[in-house]
Amino acid sequence: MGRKFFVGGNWKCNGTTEEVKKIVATLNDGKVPSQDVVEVVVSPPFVFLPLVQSLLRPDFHVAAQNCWVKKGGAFTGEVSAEILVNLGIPWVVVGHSERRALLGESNEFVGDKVAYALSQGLKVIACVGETLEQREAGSTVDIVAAQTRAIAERISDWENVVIAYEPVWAIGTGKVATPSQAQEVHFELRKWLKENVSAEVSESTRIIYGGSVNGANSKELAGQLDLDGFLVGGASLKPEFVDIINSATHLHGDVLLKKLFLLKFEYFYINNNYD
Ligand SMILES: O=C(CO)COP(=O)(O)O
Repeated sequence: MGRKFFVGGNWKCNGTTEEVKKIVATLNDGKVPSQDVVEVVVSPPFVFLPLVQSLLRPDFHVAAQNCWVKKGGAFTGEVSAEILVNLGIPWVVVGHSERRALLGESNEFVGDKVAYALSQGLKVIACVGETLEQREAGSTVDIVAAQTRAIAERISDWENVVIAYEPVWAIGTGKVATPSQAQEVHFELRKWLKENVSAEVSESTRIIYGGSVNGANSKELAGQLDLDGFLVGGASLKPEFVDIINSATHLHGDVLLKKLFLLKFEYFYINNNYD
């Protein structure tokens, strides 16, 4: 079973009504592959969700950027999963590094939030990623594994989860991870899922990359075997988001070529051994 390419646009805390309308109009005019090939989700600030939802083309969907960790009630300033479901919002981003760093969201808190959002029927984009210090200390894999473990300990069904690997040092810095840096962590995350959850979840869960993705670097990144899409910040507010969505088709050609090459290699290997 293939993992459908996924492109998310995280608009963060940006936009006016006029700007939002303009971005949506650009997306609506964009020529992109069908939703059988690529799943596109945009995530405006809460207050713009209904507007975006009403204007956005039907093959693209919306995500909230956060939700409350448990059932709603007396939590001033929060938006609960129930409210999002009531509004027909299908997706929510959980555990973004900006919230982890600026609002002190711990691995456990993020894990609880993922579990609660799923229990209410939301689909979740769960973010993980290391800081520069952690990378330089050689603990990247341990950090993303601990962040993933806090989720894995709290959920049993991964069908509605997309993992976004977003190295903190690459977010908003223009310093994109190289394709091999990204592939290495995506591979390790998939391996972790295989060893700690199941082979099936490892095979079927989409792991997308975020951090300074743009129209110029998305094609090469999309060609990495364990990279199933993107979570885009700054460039998702610009027309080049359409180019990023279109890198989904590049992936197919690239992976196909790799597979053909491997088949050819096996063929010659076997023939040489049996000749
Ligand atoms: O944080 C991000 C997406 O969630 C990435 O942001 P940038 O694409 O602006 O680096």
